[in-house]
Amino acid sequence: GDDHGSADEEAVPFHGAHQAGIATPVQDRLHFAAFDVVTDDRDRLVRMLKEWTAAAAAFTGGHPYGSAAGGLGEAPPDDTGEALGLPPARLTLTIGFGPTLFDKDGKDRFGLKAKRPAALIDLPHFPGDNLDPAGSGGDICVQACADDPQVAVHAIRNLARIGFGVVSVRWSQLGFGKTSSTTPDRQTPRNMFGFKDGTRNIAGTDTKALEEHVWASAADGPSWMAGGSYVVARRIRMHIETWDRTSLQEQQDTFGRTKGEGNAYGAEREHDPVPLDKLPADSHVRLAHPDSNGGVRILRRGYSFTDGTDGLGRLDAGLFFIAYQRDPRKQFVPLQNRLAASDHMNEYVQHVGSGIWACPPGVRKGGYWGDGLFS
Ligand SMILES: C=CC1=C(C)c2cc3[nH]c(cc4nc(cc5[nH]c(cc1n2)c(C)c5CCC(=O)O)C(CCC(=O)O)=C4C)c(C)c3C=C
Ligand SMILES: [Fe+2]
Repeated sequence: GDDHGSADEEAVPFHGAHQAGIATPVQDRLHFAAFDVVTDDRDRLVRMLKEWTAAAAAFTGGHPYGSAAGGLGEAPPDDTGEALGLPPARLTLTIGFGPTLFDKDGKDRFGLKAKRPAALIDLPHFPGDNLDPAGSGGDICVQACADDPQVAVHAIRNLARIGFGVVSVRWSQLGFGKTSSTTPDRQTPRNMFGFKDGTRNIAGTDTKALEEHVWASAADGPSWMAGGSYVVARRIRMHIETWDRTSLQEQQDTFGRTKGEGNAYGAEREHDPVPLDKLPADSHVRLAHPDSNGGVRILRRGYSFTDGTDGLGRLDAGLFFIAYQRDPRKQFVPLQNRLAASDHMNEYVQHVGSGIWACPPGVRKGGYWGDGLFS
């Protein structure tokens, strides 16, 4: 095939200093899963994480975990098989540990309480939140991203299967049409409002910005998180029927950018600097811009979703917002406080799911997911 086609089928290295799936160019599809740990047995949890790591290395390399079609006729195959023959599709699997793994209603199930990072806070309630507890939280998250949905779904399904008796899926979210570019050289994708999304995101190649805003450092503490990052996910329902009856002027005023080119008000082209004073005071871009927030930036990696209809004749659609950062206390929380208080866009959106997890650094060869935490 051509260069583009083969690039989309490549394998993304699993091992490294940082987990893949954060600074990695955003793939087309998402399957994000939040798990609850259903045992109090620390050794069983560690054994599962070792198995998960081996499976994740196999899946991201385009291989099944164990045998998918051979083996004993009397037993189910090791691997469920639906990814057999498919290319790796740039699959990345990124793990995170939630607050409840360290402390669940005051209970320290796994002896990890003293290792909980201060930055792994319980997120506060934000004005306008309408969170469904069953679609929020989770002891462990796994973000699967790939250019083929079957590859991402296969990975989550098989991790859940391997984890039987140790973890169960609390909730999961499929996503399509990546809504944030981390590759500024490519065309910026559009969200369900029809606007370019990711114009001023942190580029995955911008090592300086990644060090400053995304990767936790050794000095930040705890040491097991050095080179890791914190992810906040929000399921944000978008009231697209209301939006679709809204005038172009009102739509553009909501963001402070035009719909076609995506230029900020007062600027010519999409990537021109944003003259903040030319944007409406309550516009999303003006409120979210680093100059309105003491220089705060986040790495956005969200996806659109449409999960059928809501029984009231409306599409259950929106943005599954995913943001990586070095410290949510200094980044997501103040940003979201400002947006929740004043964003014009609040007329059209509602946050219905939420989670926060500490994503450890990358796995070294011979290591396993979370080895720094459990050692
Ligand atoms: C708490 C952080 C943010 C939430 C939640 C959020 C939700 C959200 N955003 C859009 C659409 C757009 N966002 C854009 C820019 C933008 N958004 C945030 C933060 C949150 N967004 C930031 C930090 C920025 C960048 C600001 C800047 O530096 O200029 C844009 C403009 C294009 C772009 O730069 O990406 C759009 C469009 C939706 C639809 C949404 C929830 C449903
Ligand atoms: Fe935004």
